Amino acid sequence: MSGEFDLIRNYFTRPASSIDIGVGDDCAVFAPSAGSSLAISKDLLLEGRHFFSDVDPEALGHKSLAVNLSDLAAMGAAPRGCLLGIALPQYDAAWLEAFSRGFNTLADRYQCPLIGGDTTRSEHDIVISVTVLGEVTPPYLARSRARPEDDIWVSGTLGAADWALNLLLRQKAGETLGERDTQLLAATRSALERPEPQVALGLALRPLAHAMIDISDGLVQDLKHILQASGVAAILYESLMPVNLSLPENEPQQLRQSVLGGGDVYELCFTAPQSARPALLALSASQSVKLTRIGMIHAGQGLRVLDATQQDISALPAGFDHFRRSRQQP
Ligand SMILES: Nc1ncnc2c1ncn2[C@@H]1O[C@H](COP(=O)(O)OP(=O)(O)OP(=O)(O)O)[C@@H](O)[C@H]1O
Ligand SMILES: Cc1ncc(C[n+]2csc(CCOP(=O)(O)O)c2C)c(N)n1
Ligand SMILES: [Mg+2]
Repeated sequence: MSGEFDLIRNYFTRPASSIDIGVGDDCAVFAPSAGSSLAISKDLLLEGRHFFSDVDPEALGHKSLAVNLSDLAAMGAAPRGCLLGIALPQYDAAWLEAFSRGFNTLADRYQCPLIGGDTTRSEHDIVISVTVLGEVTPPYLARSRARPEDDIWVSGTLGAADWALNLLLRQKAGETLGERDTQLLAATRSALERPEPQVALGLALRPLAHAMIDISDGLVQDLKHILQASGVAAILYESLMPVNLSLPENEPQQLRQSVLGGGDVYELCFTAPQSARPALLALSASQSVKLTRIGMIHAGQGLRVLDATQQDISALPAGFDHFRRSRQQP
């Protein structure tokens, strides 16, 4: 049994009691909860661009959904269901078993059942397109809602995923990593390959935060989307950054690049009024999630980042851009 429809039945058909019609019909059908609006987002993952060909397929299944759930989290939306478009060069049962396990386990954890999709054969590469559907009620945590005097916060830690990516790129280029780098890769790899979407945090921030974004392309670049959408300026302090504790301190330039410019973070960056500080600290404790105040919004335009000596960092690290040439893009 190795045809297209067996593939869908074997790996991607699961009961979903929360919807009326799921995988197997022309459309999925479900009723949004009364009073809620739909929140919808899509992210593509391409072999060679978003993941290496030899990545653990279970981790890839996890990440394909995680990066999408992260977009729902950034909108303060509750997951409701997802669609999976997948193009594969061959029917590889072991690969599909692992990929679907990673995907479905995360879907179960966030009550975000797979309700449909599309499956085709590709000539060469694996292409994955996931769409998530969520539910949200006002006030929406839109990128345009930052206000002067807001604090800027970030969840979790920064830099690990980018550090792992750099080490893997060096390995793929033929380098044999030394003992220290091998240990560093072991410590940072899960940040790159198995990011945990901050869904519960996103929901809890709805009454507290103003504007929010999830960090996929890099802190500096993604925060700039909030600044532009809100018509405001910001100042960040490098010394306040929640640097991942695995990262070495003896490579300050690389550290700055990974912390301020590194992508694949999938933590939340948000602005909130100063009056929300006590509630945010209480939330951090009750959800056991690290929340760090890293700067401030003010009137005007542009982003300044001050180093530990309070000097402006003149050349801010660039984030990820699919159509700009950079060291991150092979
Ligand atoms: N081809 C497209 N057609 C229509 N809208 C698009 C297209 N590509 C992106 N968008 C929209 O543009 C906006 C920015 O997209 P982008 O993918 O940069 O955001 P993001 O999902 O937050 O970032 P990332 O993809 O890095 O997670 C989103 O509203 C997205 O839906
Ligand atoms: C093999 C390989 N090369 C590079 C990267 C880094 N990377 C790719 S896309 C992206 C931004 C988010 O994607 P998008 O903007 O498409 O949502 C980043 C940081 C990676 N993870 N794997
Ligand atoms: Mg996107």
